[in-house]
Amino acid sequence: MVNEAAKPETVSSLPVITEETKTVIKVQNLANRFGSHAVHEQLDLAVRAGEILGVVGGSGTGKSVLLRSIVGLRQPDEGSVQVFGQDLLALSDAEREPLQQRMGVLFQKGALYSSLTLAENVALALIEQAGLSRSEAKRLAELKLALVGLPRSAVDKYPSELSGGMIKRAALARALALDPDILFLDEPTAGLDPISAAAFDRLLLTLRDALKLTVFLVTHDLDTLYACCDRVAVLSQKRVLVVDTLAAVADTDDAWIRDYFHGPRGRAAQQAAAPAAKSATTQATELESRIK
Ligand SMILES: Nc1ncnc2c1ncn2[C@@H]1O[C@H](COP(=O)(O)OP(=O)(O)OP(=O)(O)O)[C@@H](O)[C@H]1O
Repeated sequence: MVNEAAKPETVSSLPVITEETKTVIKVQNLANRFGSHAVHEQLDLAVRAGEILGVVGGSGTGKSVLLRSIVGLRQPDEGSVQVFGQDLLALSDAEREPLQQRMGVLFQKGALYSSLTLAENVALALIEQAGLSRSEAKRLAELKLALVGLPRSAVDKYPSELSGGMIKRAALARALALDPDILFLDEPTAGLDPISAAAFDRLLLTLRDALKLTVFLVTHDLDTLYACCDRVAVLSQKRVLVVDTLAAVADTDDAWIRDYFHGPRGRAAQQAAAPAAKSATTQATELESRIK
């Protein structure tokens, strides 16, 4: 008879590396309805650790509603949302809180408080959610603002005194305040001039690599897709129509995808990205090596 107690403990306690552990967000069979208007039906999506996933689709296809469903700001009508293997919708508010702290969100319009300075905007999350003292929170907020490339002189300014690009960076600093593992960005480059948008794209890549983030990026910006995304998910017909590398998605036989990727703006973005473009295999290899 096998003596259970004599078995080497390490064997059973070693984490098993499977496809499942590489998936940090798993959405299954999701439905979101507003009255008789169904935005999502039977929507499935998996987000992999370490990737920047671009989420695109026509206006009103439900990109923001999907984001809000994943971060717990909206209760879907059906389906499940698993984050790090935990079923978000089955948890109580208290159980969900630590999980939500692992997710940082940059909302569509930056959504900074206009009556607070940049440092105060970032510090607020640290005081309210991490329980830091005012002075500790201010010090950490200044570090976060430096991390996103804002100069020391911007720290005590109000949002109205700053450019759109600086406001986006400050909103990013606030999304990163609690050291999240997953970063959600809702149209982060909307309204930015092309130079500021390209700088934001570079910052995002640097931060993803430095902080080992997984990024869920809702965007209409083709340049951002080509510059940043490992994979792209297309929302259409109430679900995720396709999720794959950019090259594979662009080749999908669908009217919206054709217009979007192969219209004049799509071609321009592709050409602009061409010198830096990597083969799908290289992208996949790099992604594998980043997976935690
Ligand atoms: N609180 C709400 N009440 C009623 N309808 C809503 C609500 N929130 C979203 N919707 C509807 O859900 C649909 C999807 O909205 P959502 O904002 O997710 O679209 P989107 O794909 O992000 O669009 P865009 O690209 O224009 O930002 C829209 O038709 C919108 O009007």
